[in-house]
Amino acid sequence: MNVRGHDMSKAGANRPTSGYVSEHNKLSISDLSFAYGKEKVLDEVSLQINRGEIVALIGPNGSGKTTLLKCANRFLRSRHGTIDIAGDDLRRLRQWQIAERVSYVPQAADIVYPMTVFESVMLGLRRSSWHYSEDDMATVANTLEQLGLDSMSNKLLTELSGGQRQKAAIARALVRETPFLLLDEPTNHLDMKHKRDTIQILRRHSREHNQGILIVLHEINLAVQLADRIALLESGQIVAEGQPDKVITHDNIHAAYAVEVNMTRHAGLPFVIGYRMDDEQ
Ligand SMILES: Nc1ncnc2c1ncn2[C@@H]1O[C@H](COP(=O)(O)OP(=O)(O)OP(=O)(O)O)[C@@H](O)[C@H]1O
Repeated sequence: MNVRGHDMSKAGANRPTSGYVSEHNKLSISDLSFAYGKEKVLDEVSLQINRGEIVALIGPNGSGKTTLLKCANRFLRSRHGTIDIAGDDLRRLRQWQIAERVSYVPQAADIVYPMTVFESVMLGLRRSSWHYSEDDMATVANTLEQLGLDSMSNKLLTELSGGQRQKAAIARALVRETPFLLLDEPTNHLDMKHKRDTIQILRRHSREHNQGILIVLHEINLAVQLADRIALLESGQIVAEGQPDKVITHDNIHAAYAVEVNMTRHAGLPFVIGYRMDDEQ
């Protein structure tokens, strides 16, 4: 599959998806369980994200995807299981140390402040003073351009559409250049072109900055095109995990989502081409 000269079939071909990876180059979730009160939402989840690799997390509504991302960022604290980031137990790290290692783009960037797009992305740079170098300004301008936001850099966040706001949140996370990036449905407000552009930017960013990305997606085909590995979460458990071919099968989708789908293959990858309706033979 060719997307503007980028051969998606080779996606991840030169990425480290197996073999030895140093502790310092991975975010490792082991036997993680989490409950909201008595409602158990994550049940002994184990998942590893290596630097330079993109892992898509898919699964039905309410299966625990957002909760998993929030635990990986210590927004939520789990007492069962461990999360190691770049070789250190998350529980031993202070919040600023976590922020140096992980960026998080939440599902809905509903809380917006009356600052310009440019200013909001500058904040992502996390400088200790208000002094920004020319390189800083160029990084922000370049990231905004890549995301097609350059023409609105002086607009207030409050004046943006849902999709534009979503892209501003992605830009803010990208300029931080942390080793790991957690994204919760970052493309759900984006049109087709901006989805395509965003996945290309994420791929490039992951490769150029050796960044490990864990991304929650509802669109299975987008996950197939973007990710080196896919993890399928169902009722708080990872029921399938691996390269798209291994995870995106008719049976796995039927078991997790309770829908029959039609599938095809393109450029060596599995794609869902539609749902089977109840009255279809
Ligand atoms: N703050 C909360 N308090 C209590 N229960 C919660 C809270 N947040 C989420 N839940 C419950 O935890 C379960 C998992 O929610 P979560 O948001 O992690 O799922 P998800 O897979 O991200 O869902 P979606 O695809 O709909 O975004 C759901 O049953 C939800 O109702």
